[in-house]
Amino acid sequence: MKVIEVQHLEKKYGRSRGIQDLVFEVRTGEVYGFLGPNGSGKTTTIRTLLGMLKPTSGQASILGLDIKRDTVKIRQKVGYLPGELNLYPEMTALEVLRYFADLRGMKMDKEVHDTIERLKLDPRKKIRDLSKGNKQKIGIIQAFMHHPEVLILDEPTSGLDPLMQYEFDQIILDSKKQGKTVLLSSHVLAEVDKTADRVGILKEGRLIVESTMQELKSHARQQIEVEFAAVPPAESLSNIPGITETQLQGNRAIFTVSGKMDAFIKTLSRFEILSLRSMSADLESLFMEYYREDQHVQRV
Ligand SMILES: Nc1ncnc2c1ncn2[C@@H]1O[C@H](COP(=O)(O)OP(=O)(O)OP(=O)(O)O)[C@@H](O)[C@H]1O
Repeated sequence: MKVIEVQHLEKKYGRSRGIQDLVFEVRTGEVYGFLGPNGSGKTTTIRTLLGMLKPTSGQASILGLDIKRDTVKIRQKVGYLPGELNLYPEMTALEVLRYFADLRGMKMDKEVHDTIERLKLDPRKKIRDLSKGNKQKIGIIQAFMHHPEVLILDEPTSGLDPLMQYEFDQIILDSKKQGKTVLLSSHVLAEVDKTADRVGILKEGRLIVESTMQELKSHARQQIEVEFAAVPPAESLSNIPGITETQLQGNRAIFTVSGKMDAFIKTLSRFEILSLRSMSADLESLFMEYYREDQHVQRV
């Protein structure tokens, strides 16, 4: 089922573009990575979906509710983390969270306290004494607080350290297990790498690529270091489909693989191999290529 459905959505700020002809959907239980560089239109899309901005044209719905008509119901059902969170500086973290709970007519339950602990937030500290990352944790906790079916999170991990990014990923993966649907925006692919099922890449207000994470990774360049038992003849390692570069030094070689591994593995199987080490896929450079190139929507 389509939980978020966006049809030809457009938002103009006067004459300047915000988003143009945006079409995508997020299905039940899916984590959708909404990616794009600064100014590409992620926040505009999210704010339009939540009824904070009026679309210039097009339509969208969340859980079958119309974004223009049913804003109040949508806000009740969605957990939202804004890109910029304005909190009262003199309140403590706990007071702010209680305030969010009050707004929703609920008490802070055990799960909220567990998340406070999980994210290592000191609830007694005043907002004005909290770092950007710690303030961000409050935003994350309040978004999940009322156990929404749908989460729309605008740059949720900005300011979080790697340990907290890991905890955040676990929270998202737990939500996915519970069948929740998540739209997660980021300008860094690595931030959605562990959690997203699919990604959409925005550039200058338009969706230029939509892909499953798996498919995207299969396009990313990967480096594989191989140690052969004997020096292999260079010509037998040239022109292997999928290999874009080979650096051979003695009995060691570093292959840059792009796309399918099949031909490469079959070629290697003709040799005696002492060791093989795979270096992580260079997703970020793939992402940069998409940003740089002028492309029309690709759905892979
Ligand atoms: N209030 C506004 N008035 C005029 N133009 C705006 C306004 N808000 C955004 N824009 C423009 O709309 C485009 C999309 O901006 P948006 O903030 O949605 O991008 P973003 O992908 O969320 O970027 P960031 O990662 O920097 O938050 C940009 O060109 C921006 O300058």
